[in-house]
Amino acid sequence: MTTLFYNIKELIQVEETSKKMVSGKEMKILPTLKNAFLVIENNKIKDFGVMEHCPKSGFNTSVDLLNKMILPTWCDSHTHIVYAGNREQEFVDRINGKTYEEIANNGGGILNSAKKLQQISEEELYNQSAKRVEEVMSLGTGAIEIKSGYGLTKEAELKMLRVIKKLNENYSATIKATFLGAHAIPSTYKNNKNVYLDLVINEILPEVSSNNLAEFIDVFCETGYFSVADTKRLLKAAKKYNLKPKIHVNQFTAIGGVQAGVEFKALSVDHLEEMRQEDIESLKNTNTMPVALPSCSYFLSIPYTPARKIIDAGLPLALATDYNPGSTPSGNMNFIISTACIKMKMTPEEAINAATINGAYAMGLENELGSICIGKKANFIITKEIPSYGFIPYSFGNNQIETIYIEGVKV
Ligand SMILES: N=CN[C@@H](CCC(=O)O)C(=O)O
Ligand SMILES: [Zn+2]
Repeated sequence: MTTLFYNIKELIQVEETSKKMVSGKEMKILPTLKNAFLVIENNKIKDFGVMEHCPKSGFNTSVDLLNKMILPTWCDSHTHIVYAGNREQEFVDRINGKTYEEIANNGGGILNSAKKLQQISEEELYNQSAKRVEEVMSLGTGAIEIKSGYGLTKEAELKMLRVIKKLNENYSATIKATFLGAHAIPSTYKNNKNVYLDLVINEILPEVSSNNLAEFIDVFCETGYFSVADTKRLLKAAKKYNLKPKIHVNQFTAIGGVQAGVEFKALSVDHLEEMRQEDIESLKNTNTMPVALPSCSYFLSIPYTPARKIIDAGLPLALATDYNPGSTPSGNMNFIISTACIKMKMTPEEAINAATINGAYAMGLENELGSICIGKKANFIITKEIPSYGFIPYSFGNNQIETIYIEGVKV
């Protein structure tokens, strides 16, 4: 099945040959073609170009896109969307003055979600999570990373990862799984953190690996959670199983997590709300992608990741949602790019690069997704009639998406 899309007002994020990522000043460049065409064959991009070179035949159907634009679907490289129930009460508690930390210290937070998840059946967990996958796909997300980490027992962590695997099998969006057993210290191990880490490393990790349930390893490297030494111990163990690190660092405190990530060749270091100059320096000349999660900053009223400092230092930056029940109960990548522009002073070009090609890199998907490139998956967004692509972040909170194609099929 071959489909031609023609009269595209602007075809955004085009590439002749697929690049790994964009960094520094390059992030201000968003390659586009005005008055363009795009041909897809089955689930792949077959051809694109300007209208003067538009093929006259060789396709089964054609779609006129007058005044509408096409851009790649969003690549959301950091989420926790497999979870049970919600934490709406904690939201109200925070409105009434409690802090995220106080709530967590009183058995709320991640432990609250773990309790709910341990009690729910695998089927029900799948059903709740599938709704969220459908929701984010309808908002233009075509690839998504999902973490475990609300199980915190062997049984419940494996349950989460099986649900992620099943979601990947049943949905056309590309889904990548990350094992985040070291997300919080369960209350039964409150004074025995090392015993819990032993369990994660010696009991759960081998099962995750032998059942092929995750490609990445994550840890919440943070004061009160897992130290830099714990992080290194876990990443060292995970290396034996070929799980690549993508880690939570510098959300509330800068304790050296970025350096630990770099040392273990992490694919990404995520959050980065608290960044020291030495943290920025340590990311230079590495293959580790810094990832910012602006809707977490918005929801928790914590600082935004210093995107300008990171990009102006010549580094790349990816944007992701962090969709989870505690710190970001939203998976809307359109809101993410608006917030990045408004609050982090990223230009629309930088934000779109960060949410497409750099997000793809942060999931190891840069050869398959993240741009309009021949041979890549036919995952793209058709906009409504809009004056320019900058209108997408500008018109924050409004929906500028008309149609979404994932693997060549209308969602
Ligand atoms: N910071 C660690 N984990 C999640 C939040 C977890 C939660 O509150 O449930 C995050 O990325 O923000
Ligand atoms: Zn997270």
